[in-house]
Amino acid sequence: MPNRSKLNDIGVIGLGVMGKNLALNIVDNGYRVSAFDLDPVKVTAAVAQARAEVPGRAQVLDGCNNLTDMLASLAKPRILVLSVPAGAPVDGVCSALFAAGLEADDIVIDTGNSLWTDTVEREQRYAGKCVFFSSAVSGGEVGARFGPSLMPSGDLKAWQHVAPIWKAIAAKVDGATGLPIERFEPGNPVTEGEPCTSYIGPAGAGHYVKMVHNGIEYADMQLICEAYQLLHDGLGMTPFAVGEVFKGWNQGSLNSYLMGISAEVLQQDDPLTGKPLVEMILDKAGQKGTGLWTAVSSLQIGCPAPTIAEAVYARAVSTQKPLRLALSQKLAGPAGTKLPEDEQQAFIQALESALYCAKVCSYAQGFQLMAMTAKEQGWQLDFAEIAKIWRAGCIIRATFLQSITQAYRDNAELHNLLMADSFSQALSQKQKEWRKAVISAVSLGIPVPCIASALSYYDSYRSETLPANLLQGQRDYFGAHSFERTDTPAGDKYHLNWSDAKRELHKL
Ligand SMILES: NC(=O)C1=CN([C@@H]2O[C@H](COP(=O)(O)OP(=O)(O)OC[C@H]3O[C@@H](n4cnc5c(N)ncnc54)[C@H](OP(=O)(O)O)[C@@H]3O)[C@@H](O)[C@H]2O)C=CC1
Ligand SMILES: O=C(CO)[C@H](O)[C@H](O)COP(=O)(O)O
Repeated sequence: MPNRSKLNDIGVIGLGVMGKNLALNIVDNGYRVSAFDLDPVKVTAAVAQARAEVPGRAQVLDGCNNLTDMLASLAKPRILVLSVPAGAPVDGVCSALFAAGLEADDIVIDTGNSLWTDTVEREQRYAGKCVFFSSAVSGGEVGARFGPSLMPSGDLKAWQHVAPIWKAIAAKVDGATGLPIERFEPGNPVTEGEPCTSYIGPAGAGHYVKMVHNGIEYADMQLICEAYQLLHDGLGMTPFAVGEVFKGWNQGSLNSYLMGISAEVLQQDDPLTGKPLVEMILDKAGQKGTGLWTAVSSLQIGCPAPTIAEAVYARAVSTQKPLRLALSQKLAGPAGTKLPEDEQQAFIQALESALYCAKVCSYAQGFQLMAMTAKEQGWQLDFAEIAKIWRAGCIIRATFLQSITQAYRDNAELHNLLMADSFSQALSQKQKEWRKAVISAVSLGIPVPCIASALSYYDSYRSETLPANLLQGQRDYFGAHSFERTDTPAGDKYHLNWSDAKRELHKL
């Protein structure tokens, strides 16, 4: 309910890429916003932008000189949005807020990409000093400005205060089609449709879900990059031509925001040289940590997520440019480096299938990881709802998320997305082409860590028997670690006395 008093409705602290745009989005939706940044120039710029974007609008973005002024400008309980880098800056701002007079029932919302365990710990540590709430955000600059996907979690009473604002500023989808409703117009926010925000669960749950979103994002991006390298190096296509292929794929089951922007990046010329910009961008990938955290979490809890982990490794390999340059001169590869012309069209088709299948596997890994962690933490995550709020606003938005929403609506207890008929049938039907694409990549000597690891994931899960029987034998041989038998009840342990000539079997 906007304009509940002369005091402002909400304060935003940190006016960087995300904070400034969230503040402008909140203003667009009729709320009165106070804004603060350590850098006064950013405060002035945000206020000026709010004025310039919608001339004649009553000024409702108030710049604050310090946190004391900000607290004085807000209605109680105060709602304060933090948009600062994860880690120490979050605690630094909280300490500054306490010193400035923050009260116990004031709500502090951390919207950064914080480590979920830090959020759990902060909620406890700050209890009695403020209500520490969190809401992970996805959507980048444009999402923050015109409608992000928001993943709030923590105190339920705090959520009741925050929910109207969050539902107003979130991205919207058409409930019937599941497609985003987009209007990138300052002062004219999308008010119709289903908002891409939903209460996720207790403290930490929202940041965990966003972390897995980013892990999937890493895999999605790397998969597209592998397809680019295959088409560019394996078929000799120009970046522009690969962009055309991606545009075509973006009309089908591979439709996604990331596919769309990849086509645009590939078709952009370098303003300095006129060459394709992508060829002028150094091939060293950065990362801020969320993909790595996802991979670590999967290893810790024992949830296979090889495609996500490979995407993190791929970024790591990319940064080792000097070693790659040295080894490119030392290590042999296959003789033929291009696919014959008459095989190229079929290959492009096979690659589309491969990409789709690998993408399904990476989402299956992410959702299973969330399910296992939710069980461990006692969170009741609603996976249909999570897929639903990722349909628009966020970086991994894709039409395909509508099918995931449906799969979890049909069966909320789904162990793995590969168990859903819609996906098991699609992958069974496309797996032949997936294999063809991987075989070609291997023959050409082009690395496809995500496409190939996803295929191994698929093959592992469809294997009734894996060679872990031999592995258990090895463990028992060198360390007397024991094994279970196939013909006795689960849990019964055996050890063979390997070092003894008689090799007697003992039931433990
Ligand atoms: N960019 C993106 O696409 C997304 C980012 N995020 C997350 O949102 C958060 C903000 O990201 P983004 O806007 O991109 O980052 P920016 O670097 O653009 O902005 C960060 C802001 O935080 C302020 N800041 C930094 N350190 C401190 C500190 N110790 N105390 C107070 N303020 C501080 C900066 O102030 P100043 O520099 O003026 O001193 C700046 O205004 C991060 O956690 C990020 O991971 C989440 C989703 C998407
Ligand atoms: O959270 C995000 C989008 O969802 C951010 O863009 C994130 O910072 C991207 O991660 P990285 O810098 O590690 O690629």
